[in-house]
Amino acid sequence: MTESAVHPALWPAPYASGAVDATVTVPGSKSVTNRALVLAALAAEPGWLRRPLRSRDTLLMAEALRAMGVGIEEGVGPDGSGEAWRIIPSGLHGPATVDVGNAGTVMRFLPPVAALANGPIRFDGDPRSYERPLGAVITALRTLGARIDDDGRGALPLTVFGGGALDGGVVEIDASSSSQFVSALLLSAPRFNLGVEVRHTGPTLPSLPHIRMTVDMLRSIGAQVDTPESGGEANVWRVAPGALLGRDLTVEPDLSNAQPFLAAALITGGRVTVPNWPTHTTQPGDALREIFTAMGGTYELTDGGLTFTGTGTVHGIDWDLSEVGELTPGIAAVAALADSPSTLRGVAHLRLHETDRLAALTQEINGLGGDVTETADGLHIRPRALHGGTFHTYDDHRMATAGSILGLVVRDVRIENVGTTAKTLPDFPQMWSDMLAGN
Ligand SMILES: O=C(O)C1=C[C@@H](OP(=O)(O)O)[C@@H](O)[C@H](O)C1
Ligand SMILES: C=C(OP(=O)(O)O)C(=O)O
Repeated sequence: MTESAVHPALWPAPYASGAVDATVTVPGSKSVTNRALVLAALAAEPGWLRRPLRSRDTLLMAEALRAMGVGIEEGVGPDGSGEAWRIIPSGLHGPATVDVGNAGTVMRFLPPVAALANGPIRFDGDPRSYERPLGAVITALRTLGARIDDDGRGALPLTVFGGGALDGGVVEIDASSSSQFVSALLLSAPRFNLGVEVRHTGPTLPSLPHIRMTVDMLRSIGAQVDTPESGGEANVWRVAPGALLGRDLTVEPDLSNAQPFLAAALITGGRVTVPNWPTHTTQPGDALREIFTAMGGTYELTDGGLTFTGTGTVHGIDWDLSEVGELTPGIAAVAALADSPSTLRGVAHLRLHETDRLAALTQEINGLGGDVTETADGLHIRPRALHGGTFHTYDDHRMATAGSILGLVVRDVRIENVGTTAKTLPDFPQMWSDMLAGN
């Protein structure tokens, strides 16, 4: 009997018998969808969100906002095209319970929203959510006037006793373990009485494009934001108090979720087109054009989308991934198949993601015969011939997609709990099969 028959949660990763050639329509961005939901919930008037991502993380965000009184209704959008959510803000209130799952965006972005609500809002989530850092947000919110009960560990579970308003003001925060701390405080700040001045005091700051995404989205609905990039002080962001407009926003495809499909083109010497690739974006996944080109592919960005073409030969890279940390698992998988070693740097904070991603990638790639070592802030990957085996995923969607990339060119790779991809890409197994079928 095969191991996958004994253990139904083992998914035989499809093997590519040749070069892939497919067009893959990628669903909406998790990061844009969850920011848009929060901002629309805080706005002074109803708004529309078109082509929202519907995945575990975004449905948890929508459910949490509904629990606090926000209307989120299914609709077809004002021009009659595309699926959409109509978001109707209302007086935020408790009592309510928020299940954050293991969504960093939900566990970090919503406590400030809860502080603006009237009544107690209880936050709980998956076991891993208890281990992910939140203390800096809790302390900052207390400094800004919020009342929060937690167990003193600086993590979930906790209860925010919303007072219906928050003073706001100046706050120092060490966001070296997650950019989401800064984004969390900025997103709700237009509704704080004094707005906010966030001063990051830590040694490093990961995922800067995600902070730019927060700032851009705030500005696009009428908030006034000063940033280091707009001539302000380094590591200081200011948001003025003010009303937010209701908007009609179409969500871009999730470029980080496009990664496994582009990787498939790169490692099989094939070609994959992702329609609707934005020409301007704050999504970190846009950096894949440069990174995967350095690893041996070529791309063309046209009105039809991004077409990525590989030769089947992959080169190692030495790269600082601090701005684009969420791309690390997929890059590590590709690097394990390269013709030279790779060093991936600047991503120590990945130890605090869905799982300890540096440990998990090391363990699982080595489990297939690879030679990966952890460094203080990343991975060193020396490619070796790999063999089949079980690729454990630790409830991490990006581990599941990383293992699937390897399974394209290594026979008999079995992915444990591929369903964990539902966090941000529920249709992944079907999309992967469709890609191989050339659809
Ligand atoms: O704000 C966001 O939407 C995100 C910020 C990043 O978090 P970290 O700064 O914690 O890496 C990123 O890894 C995560 O997937 C999404
Ligand atoms: C780090 C990630 O997610 P989260 O939003 O839960 O932090 C991720 O999607 O890679």
